[in-house]
Amino acid sequence: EPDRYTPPKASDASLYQALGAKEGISRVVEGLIQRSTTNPRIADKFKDTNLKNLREQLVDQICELSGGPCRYEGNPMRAGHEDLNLNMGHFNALVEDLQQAMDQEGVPFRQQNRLLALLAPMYRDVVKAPGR
Ligand code: HEM
Repeated sequence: EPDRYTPPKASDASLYQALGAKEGISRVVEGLIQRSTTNPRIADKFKDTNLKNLREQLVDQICELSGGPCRYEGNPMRAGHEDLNLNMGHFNALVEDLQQAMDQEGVPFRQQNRLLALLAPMYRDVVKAPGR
């Protein structure tokens, strides 16, 4: 059996429902992309990005992580971010953009934190450790 990238998963669909299912997640991702691509701390990282693809991949990933009926089939996190040279400041900026996007959609604070807890372990794949 070959290795397959397996992110930590929500144990039920309650987070998926709290995010507003596929529709709500699509709106959160739209807000995240709008904010990130205009946020002076990170906007330049997205200048060569196919935003339509990014939107689709992020919706699938968040849908799957939150316990919804989707499967993420994009690149593994490390390969997808390696060339971007991301540091902790970039990561924090994106998380703040995500929090604002969830605020705007009325996602309750506790549910926001559940999603952030599922994303946090990806830090080590996304941010470039010195010397790696
Ligand atoms: C937990 C944190 C993060 C998650 C879950 C995440 C998720 C993703 C996903 C699912 C993709 C699509 C991969 C594909 O196309 O196959 C992607 C690509 C991308 N991400 Fe992230 N990301 C994170 C952090 C960041 C940060 C901090 C930045 C920059 C500030 C960033 C910038 C980008 C860019 C520019 C792309 C497109 C790369 C390309 O066009 O090849 N990401 N990310």
